[in-house]
Amino acid sequence: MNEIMIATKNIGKVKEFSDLFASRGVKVKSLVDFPNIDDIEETGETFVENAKLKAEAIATKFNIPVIADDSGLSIDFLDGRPGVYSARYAGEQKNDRANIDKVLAELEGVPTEKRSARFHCALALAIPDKETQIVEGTCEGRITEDLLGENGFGYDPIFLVVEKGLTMAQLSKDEKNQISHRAKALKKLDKLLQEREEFIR
Ligand SMILES: O=P(O)(O)OP(=O)(O)OP(=O)(O)OC[C@H]1O[C@@H](n2cnc3c(O)ncnc32)[C@H](O)[C@@H]1O
Ligand SMILES: [Mg+2]
Repeated sequence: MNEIMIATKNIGKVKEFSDLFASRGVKVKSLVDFPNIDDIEETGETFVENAKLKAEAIATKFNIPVIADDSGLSIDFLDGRPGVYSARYAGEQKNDRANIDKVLAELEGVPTEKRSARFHCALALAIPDKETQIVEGTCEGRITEDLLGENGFGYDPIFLVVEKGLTMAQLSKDEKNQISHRAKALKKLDKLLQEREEFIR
């Protein structure tokens, strides 16, 4: 594989995948270059289901291998919300800042020890005429009371990586790419691809 299509229009994800795949010598393409393709409806109840349906829809459309990422934030105090609704938590317009404000409002007054949360990432690799492969990664943390940091995207400014004492948005991209849910899932995909040489072209 020297080029892979990521079935997303999320620029934050595209940047991370470009960096993660650069070290593997693989060039990343994405749906950012195909603005006319409508968003695939995320009708699944899990990250895995949504990753699978996004990857398979785009692999079929382009007839090439495709990776899709379905990811999000699960907060224990909110019974796992926003979960699969992370992108649209504060409404259909997918506004990161509005999503963060909603989470912070829901956690107002909740003490530190009850603010535990984790990022999830499900990756699906769909190759035309082959069985779709799925891997997952998680990253544990805690929701802060205020936004901190400018890097990353989405909920990164309110996600404290406890062992570093910094939010995900205060980490450099290389630091995030060593510990993130996405990086962990991609490492598992690497392993799976090595075990199944048939997938490597
Ligand atoms: O479906 P695609 O087109 O890939 O793009 P999307 O933005 O809609 O992506 P998801 O449906 O997977 O929703 C994931 C949301 O979870 C959040 N998220 C995922 N990974 C994250 C990360 O590494 N850091 C911060 N927030 C993240 C972010 O708000 C995303 O919009
Ligand atoms: Mg989405």
